[in-house]
Amino acid sequence: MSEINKIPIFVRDFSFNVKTKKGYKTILDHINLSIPSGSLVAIIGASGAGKTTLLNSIAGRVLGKSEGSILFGNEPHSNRINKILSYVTQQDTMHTNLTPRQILRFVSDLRLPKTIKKQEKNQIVENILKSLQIEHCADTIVGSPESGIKRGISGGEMKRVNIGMGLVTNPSVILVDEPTSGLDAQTAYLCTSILKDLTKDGRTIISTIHQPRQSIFELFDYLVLLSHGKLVYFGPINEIENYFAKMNFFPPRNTNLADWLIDLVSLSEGELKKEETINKLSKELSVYQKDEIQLDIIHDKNEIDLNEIDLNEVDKDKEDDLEIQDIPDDFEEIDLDKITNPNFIQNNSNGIIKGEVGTLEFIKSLVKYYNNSNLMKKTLSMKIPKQKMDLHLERPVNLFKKTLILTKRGFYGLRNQKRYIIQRLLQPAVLACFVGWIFSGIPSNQSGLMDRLGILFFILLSQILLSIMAVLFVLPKEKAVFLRESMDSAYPTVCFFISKVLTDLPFGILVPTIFAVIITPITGLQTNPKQLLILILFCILSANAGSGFGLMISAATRTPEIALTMAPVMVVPMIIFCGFMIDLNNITKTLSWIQYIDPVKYSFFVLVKNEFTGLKFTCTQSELVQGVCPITTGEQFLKFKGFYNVNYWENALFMIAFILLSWGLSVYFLSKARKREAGR
Ligand SMILES: Nc1ncnc2c1ncn2[C@@H]1O[C@H](COP(=O)(O)OP(=O)(O)OP(=O)(O)O)[C@@H](O)[C@H]1O
Repeated sequence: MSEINKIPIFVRDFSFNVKTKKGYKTILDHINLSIPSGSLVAIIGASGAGKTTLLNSIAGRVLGKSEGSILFGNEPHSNRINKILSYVTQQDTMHTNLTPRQILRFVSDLRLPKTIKKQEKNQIVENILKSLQIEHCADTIVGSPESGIKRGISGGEMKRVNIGMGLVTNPSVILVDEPTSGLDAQTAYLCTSILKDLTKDGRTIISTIHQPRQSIFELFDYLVLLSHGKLVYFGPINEIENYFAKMNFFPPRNTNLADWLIDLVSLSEGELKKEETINKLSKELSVYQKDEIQLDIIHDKNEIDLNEIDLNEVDKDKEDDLEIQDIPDDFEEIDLDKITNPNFIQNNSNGIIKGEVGTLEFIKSLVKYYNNSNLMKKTLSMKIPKQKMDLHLERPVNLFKKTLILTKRGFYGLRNQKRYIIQRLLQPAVLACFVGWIFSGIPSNQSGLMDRLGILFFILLSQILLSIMAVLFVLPKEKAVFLRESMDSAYPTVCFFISKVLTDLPFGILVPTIFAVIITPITGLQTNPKQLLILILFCILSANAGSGFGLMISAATRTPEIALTMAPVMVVPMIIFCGFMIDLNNITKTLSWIQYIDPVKYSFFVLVKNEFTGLKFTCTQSELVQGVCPITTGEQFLKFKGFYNVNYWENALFMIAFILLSWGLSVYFLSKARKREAGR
């Protein structure tokens, strides 16, 4: 098992801007942090303060205009760093049709080095289950009522599985987005204390956190307090009260410190309503910071022991360079116990900080004060190691093995969903019986000609629609897990996609086969083995063309709702241009090219030729034309309708090309989604 690398994190003069319609918007503004290895850091601030953006920036998961640097030891984010870093998302994104033990085992198979034996990997998983206290539900299917899988484990247990997924690789740096959201107080405390325990062997953990209870807040070592993208405080948790006391701000007795701090640095509603307030704040502070702060990245000339890095380690030379302004000497002496006014922060008249709480001026003043504080000096004085870290990295399993593991995971998920399997296999059987019943006993007279054509068209339509619908609803859930795992560099897009296709293949073969085998005898279609086999084969190709098409739409769209809206717009032309509803010779020239790329047409033509070849037709009295029966053989009908010269092999090849193209485009769109995700 890889060792923990003790990695301090340095954020230096980091700003992040995103492009909006009105130009660039500053989301993070000149942030400076020095986080020693082995610490648990909380990022707090009001909604929209920039907490997630800061966490994502550290994780290297933002796309936008950034300035400054974020260093792990002395290295910026890279693939190398990504291997020792783990990001635990706020959403508990996982395969809800697996059990926690299965989920963690598959993550361990995918992400741990190939040198680790299966038994050892399983032991790692068992240790995680134990340390996260989820052994009791390790074999219960996670569940997801909205996906039709019965709720299995609780929200708190799910959150711990989510954290566990990030622990399998024994990461040296863990970034956690809101680990306590949606949890009751007890479970939230448990989750945070688990994170605290994980820092004991040198891991660095940074977490955004929303309204933590006092007991939870106290588990953290350092606090990053943000207000509208600005750093208002970065320092030890146990120095917060003293720091704010110097500005004459005291939390009321028995108050939750985190809530109090967030209230203190939030803009009032009135200020927020002023549309340009935040942009103005950005511009003014940027100018101020450029003029008044000298931000240096200090490189230690010698190799230093990363374990010894401590925020209290101040470079004395730098200390002299920075001047603390406007802080009366006697503030150190304030006795916190004497302060009893609970509304103290409402009345700010100490003269150090300008403006009333909730105003722009007040926040500007707080930021200015922090920029001149000893804490800022300490941050900037912490030495960045000169030498590249010697990371303990091992090679993961190869891509072929990864694809096999992902496929196996897909089949495990299916095995856990027996009802889903039964439903998918019953669906074609029931539909075939019902439709077969409607079309049963097709006569062999002239009216039977069109009925026969109708049933063939319906067979194709049902295969395409059944397979598209199955994919449109299933892929989005798997896509979420794929995006999460690919952000962790667990596997490339193509591995995921091949495994997805392989997992769906049994349905892609069984569903059309069941449908064709049942409907053929009921309706009286030709049942000799050769013709039945061709019917089944083209049903299979059509079903896979349908699922390929569905995968492509799902991969290209962001939500199942959009995919569902897009699907009919694209499927309807395919149906119209297949040659059943309209004679293809009568289609206007500007649109007639569509028939050449329509897979339904290629399948339909084969099915018609296959069915009509060798058939004999009769006429009722009323169908005779001048005493003659117009169509007496299938071949006659095929010639009349333009189906006679169809080449089975050519059409099969076209279908295969269509399927391959839709798969290729799906991989392309998934890769694009992955890049988009990286920039969220
Ligand atoms: N890509 C983007 N384009 C435009 N604005 C963005 C973008 N990303 C973030 N923002 C804005 O930046 C601000 C900070 O967003 P962020 O999600 O980091 O805040 P947060 O503190 O995590 O908020 P919350 O607690 O509500 O999740 C918000 O006002 C948000 O609307």
